[in-house]
Amino acid sequence: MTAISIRGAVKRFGAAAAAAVDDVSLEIAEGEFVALLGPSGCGKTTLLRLIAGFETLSGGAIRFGDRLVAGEGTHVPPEKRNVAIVFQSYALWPHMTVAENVGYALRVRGLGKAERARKVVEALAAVELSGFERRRPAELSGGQRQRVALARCLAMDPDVILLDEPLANLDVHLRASMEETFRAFHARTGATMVYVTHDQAEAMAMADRIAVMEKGRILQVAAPATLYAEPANEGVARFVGNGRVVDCAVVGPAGEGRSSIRLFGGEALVRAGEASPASGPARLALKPEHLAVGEAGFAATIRKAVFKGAHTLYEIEPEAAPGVLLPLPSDRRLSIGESVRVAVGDGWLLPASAMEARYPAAA
Ligand SMILES: Nc1ncnc2c1ncn2[C@@H]1O[C@H](COP(=O)(O)OP(=O)(O)OP(=O)(O)O)[C@@H](O)[C@H]1O
Repeated sequence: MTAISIRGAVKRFGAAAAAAVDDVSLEIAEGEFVALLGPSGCGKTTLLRLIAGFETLSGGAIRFGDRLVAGEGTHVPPEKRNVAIVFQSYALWPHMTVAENVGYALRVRGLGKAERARKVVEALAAVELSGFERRRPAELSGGQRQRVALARCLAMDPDVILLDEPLANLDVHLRASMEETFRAFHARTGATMVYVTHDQAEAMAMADRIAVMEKGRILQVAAPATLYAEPANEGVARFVGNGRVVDCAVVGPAGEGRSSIRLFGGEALVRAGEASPASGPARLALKPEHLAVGEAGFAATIRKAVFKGAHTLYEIEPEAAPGVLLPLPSDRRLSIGESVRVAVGDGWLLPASAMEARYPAAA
């Protein structure tokens, strides 16, 4: 177990104009499970590879505990960092049994037979694969193979475990059960884990904290519930939970962390933080479940309907804001083109800094 400190990390590939990792700072506590979340190309794999030591830093520094592993003229090679890495392709040896796969690196390390056997048994127990020692990879399901890969990394007693989209190749049902396996694995080992994914449900289900990345930068680092309920900026508000961001006007504080606002010609009470604007123009982050079709509220037209089973996900266009489309789940049957009233039950006023980003001060 070890803490990871990333300070001002920069990675440029060749003469590319934009840095793949652009001034990233992140403190990961000992035993913490942090997910790096973001769209394809945002730099999460590059950041993971910098932590592992497969890439050299162009700027900044990375420390494991007090030990400088990268930057400031130092580059500790991957094999000297005591990190284990789990990829989406499990890379098991097909001709070896499960036990041999898990024990292989221990043999290379020169561990004696008895100790090797003990570690293999322990690691397989941790991923609930006791009894599978003599099978070969071809005789396992995808999820079982991924668990062997996990056991293989666990057997190495790594300080840090890095996971790069380890569930990307598995089907939906298997992914859910593997999320459970990862959580149990983390609880059991207490290892510091960094998990790269573009799947927010996966990140939400497992991580202690999530770092949302965009264009090589970290937009926000927070616990999943905070990220969902109180996004710090427009990027996170949109990326997480199918959110939308709209213009509104703050009328004033309404007590208990709420503010009264005017939105699409109607009024609503929404959540506000210390950094949210206290009055005047503001940006409001809405999640689909914050809107409901009712008797009162702003006027809108149903533009689209997608049947989702338990409910239908509608797309509505406020009459006061043509061109703005908002998702709204409902179990009512509504027709395209129908006029409805939409009540705003909740929402989050983005910090005033999000306004500055949108309307930069004139130079
Ligand atoms: N070896 C490389 N040489 C040049 N450019 C690279 C290299 N590796 C990554 N990049 C570029 O750096 C940026 C970040 O890539 P990275 O793989 O870190 O993104 P990602 O968020 O992990 O994406 P994905 O989810 O698609 O894997 C991209 O623009 C990518 O093209």
